[in-house]
Amino acid sequence: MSVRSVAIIGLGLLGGSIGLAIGARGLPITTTGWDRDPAVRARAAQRGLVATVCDTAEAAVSGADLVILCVPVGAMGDAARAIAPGLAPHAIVSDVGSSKAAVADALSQALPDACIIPAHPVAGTEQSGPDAGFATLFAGRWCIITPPEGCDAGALQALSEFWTALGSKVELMDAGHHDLVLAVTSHIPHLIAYTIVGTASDLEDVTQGEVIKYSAGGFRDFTRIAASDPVMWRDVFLSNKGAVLEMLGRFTEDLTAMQRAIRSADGEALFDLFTRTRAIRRAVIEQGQDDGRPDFGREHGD
Ligand SMILES: NC(=O)c1ccc[n+]([C@@H]2O[C@H](COP(=O)([O-])OP(=O)(O)OC[C@H]3O[C@@H](n4cnc5c(N)ncnc54)[C@H](O)[C@@H]3O)[C@@H](O)[C@H]2O)c1
Ligand SMILES: O=C(O)C(=O)C[C@]1(C(=O)O)C=C[C@@H](O)C=C1
Repeated sequence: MSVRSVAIIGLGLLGGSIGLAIGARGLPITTTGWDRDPAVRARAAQRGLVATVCDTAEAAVSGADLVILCVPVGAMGDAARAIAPGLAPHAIVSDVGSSKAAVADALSQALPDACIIPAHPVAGTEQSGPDAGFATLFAGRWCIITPPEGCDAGALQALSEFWTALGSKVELMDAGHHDLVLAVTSHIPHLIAYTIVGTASDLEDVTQGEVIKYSAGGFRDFTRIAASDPVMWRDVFLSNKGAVLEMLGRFTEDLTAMQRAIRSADGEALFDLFTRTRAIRRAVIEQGQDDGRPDFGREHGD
């Protein structure tokens, strides 16, 4: 089976980028879309994010081979219930949510008879909404698919081929493992950025505006991440609570060790850690996961 029609539910950064990527790559796939916000639907139609913006979820998914839910993870259940009446019996239902175990549960509860294959394109920016999407978002980026046990092999193959056609590198993973890995590589970095920017802003009274005024490279990079969508990230932390708390415990221990090294003037411990982390940065760049530009993505949000 190959995907010939895609319905995109949620026409923000991720949904818009999928629609634009299909169009820009000239794939033989028709696109429909729906968003619960009428203003987003109007803007999506203006920008041509999908070929047809529908007035209802039911109309958008009618006859579609693949339905991709591109809504905040806390809204996946609602979105799945909204598409239920129009879903074709052969349709694959997937998503792009940043956490996977909780989304898999929500989708299977809402659509017990559907072929559900959750996925997570590990690609994004701090921008959100219908103006944020761009066609090259997924090029060269990982898309992690978390097939449930007993998942239809043909449907999995079709979904993998779809993401490969958008330029992604596809990896299959167990949902629980995904959530642990992403807690470390994405969720906790965001939590740290939100926290440090919040702390600095709480200190504004003490520093009388100097935090913003003298904001140097390091803090500036944190502010980009901390500008990410509040609804999306609230939902990520609530839905991936277990893995985030587990990894946060480990992080807190390591932070305490750094605190101790500074207090006891243990320069060797500091130097050793900073040398190890510098090598990790180099490996990340060599593997093409970062183009070295701290503001990557900003120019795409036109
Ligand atoms: N932003 C990123 O960097 C990024 C990267 C990878 C995955 N994700 C995941 O992708 C999903 C979407 O994120 P985004 O950045 O595109 O968000 P976004 O805010 O840009 O777009 C989400 C859209 O969903 C709509 N929506 C909300 N609830 C809905 C519902 N019940 N039914 C229909 N539409 C609804 C909103 O109106 C909005 O237009 C999230 O689950 C997020 O975790 C985000
Ligand atoms: O580059 C960014 O701004 C992102 O935050 C993208 C990012 C990430 O942490 O890497 C954010 C959430 C996702 O689910 C996937 C990608």
